[in-house]
Amino acid sequence: IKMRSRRNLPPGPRGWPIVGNLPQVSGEGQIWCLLTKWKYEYGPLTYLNLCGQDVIVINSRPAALEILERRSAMYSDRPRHIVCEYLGGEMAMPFTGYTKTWQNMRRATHEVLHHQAALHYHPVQTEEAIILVQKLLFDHSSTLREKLNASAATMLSVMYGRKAVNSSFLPSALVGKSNVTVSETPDKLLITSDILQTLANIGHRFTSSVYPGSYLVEALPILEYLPESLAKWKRDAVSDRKRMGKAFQTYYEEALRNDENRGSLCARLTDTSLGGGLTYEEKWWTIGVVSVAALETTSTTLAYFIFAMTLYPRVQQKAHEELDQVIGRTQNPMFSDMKNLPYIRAVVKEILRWNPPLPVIVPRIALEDDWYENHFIPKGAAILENLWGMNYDKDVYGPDVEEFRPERFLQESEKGDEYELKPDVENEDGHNSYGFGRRKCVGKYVADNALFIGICTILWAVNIEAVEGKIDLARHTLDTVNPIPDFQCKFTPRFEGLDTFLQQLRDNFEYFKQNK
Ligand code: HEM
Repeated sequence: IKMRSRRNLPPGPRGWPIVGNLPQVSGEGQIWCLLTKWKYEYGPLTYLNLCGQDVIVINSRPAALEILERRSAMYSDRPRHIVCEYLGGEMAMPFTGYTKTWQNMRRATHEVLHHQAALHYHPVQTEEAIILVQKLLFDHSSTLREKLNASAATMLSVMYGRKAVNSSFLPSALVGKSNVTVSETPDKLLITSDILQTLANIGHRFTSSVYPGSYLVEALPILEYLPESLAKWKRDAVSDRKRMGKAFQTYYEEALRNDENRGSLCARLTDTSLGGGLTYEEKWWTIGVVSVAALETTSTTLAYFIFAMTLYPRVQQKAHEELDQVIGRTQNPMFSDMKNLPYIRAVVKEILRWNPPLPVIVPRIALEDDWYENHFIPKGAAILENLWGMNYDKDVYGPDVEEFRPERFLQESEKGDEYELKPDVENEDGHNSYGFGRRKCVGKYVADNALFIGICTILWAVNIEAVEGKIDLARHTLDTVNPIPDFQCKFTPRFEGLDTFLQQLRDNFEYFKQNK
């Protein structure tokens, strides 16, 4: 029966004997572009064979909803990635199997990140947005990427506590001179005294380890049994795991020492039943890895936003008009303004659609034989979510998917105001960039809020212009994250007296006062 069913595997590109489609995907820097090209040839599901491993790529939102959400019990586990496992994958929440440990980690992090919990971070996110604008305008000592990274580090104050974030243990989060450079050779993990740089490097170490075709041992699992002395990948992974664990443990213990009012996630995992079921080691890994997951996704998205503004002055101008009308110049944007800013909200949705920071994500595994429409999904198949392909679906978004066009989420308002969000995206993302099902991004509310207030405050305060020269988007690493290289652009204040106004706001911040 199995053989007969296999005749109904989804269509896909022809592969080679034994290695299958591996030569086509390995070494491909932007695998999502290739997968999206295939989507137009083969439809909602594409079948690939990577050295005997069945891979089903999901290319359409309806298929993702049916398979990953409606049948989520069968599709929430991860396939085994050998190198990732040696690195500590079973302790690193986005990579763990569908285990009791994952459940405990998910419960604990959900508790501090869900929709209502996310409201608590509005004040700190608003303050951080002002600090970011000040840096964009007046700090010439760090690069754009460093400033955005420092801003995205707001989440670290939730994880590790505000005082810890500003103590010597996290100096870069405070002063923004983080010198974040992602190590070019991701199999050599660089751990420095700078937490932002270290977390970014750890993130890349993990995501590049699961990139299809990155390690021979994944295709030839027999190599796993080589001793460490003969297998460099194993030696490096075992040593990196220890070093990551040590770094996470240091951050955790340092945070506990500093967090007097016990509000951080570290303190809550230690003091309350929230940490129930998690071992001491799992607690510091959870917090470390969630910080990794929060940091680069958010700062990459902000970087793409700034890049988009240099390319689309028309969009910037429309956003400025909306902000001038709704906010004016005597106050800064607040979360309470959100409902009156449909254009800005559409910009946030469009940036996540146009350049998702994770265009393809860590695969799931099919726990049973299954069928989708007339296609067979064999037990054990790796399920790859092609989020990029879903966001670039011409049937959903129109023929101009390559364009950055927030208007695709808007319609003319009945009340005669210019715009409102289309009803189907009022309470929905409108894009697919947070994934699907039980393992959908747990930080999505916090991320949406950080992006809204960050984008809103930047647009309210400054004009963004490209400087001479084209921004080179070429990628040099094989990775499932889609980073943007550091680039330069020009920021100018949009009104007189902005510098004094920003400083006044800042002097009144709780955050700032606490650190004096
Ligand atoms: C623009 C920002 C972000 C984007 C686009 C994003 C996207 C994603 C995606 C696509 C996944 C995988 C979902 C899947 O497997 O189907 C994920 C997982 C995850 N994200 Fe995010 N994320 C963002 C920000 C954040 C933030 C701010 C946090 C934490 C505060 C966070 C924490 C996590 C964690 C812990 C997971 C693993 C979930 C699990 O396996 O259960 N993310 N994210």
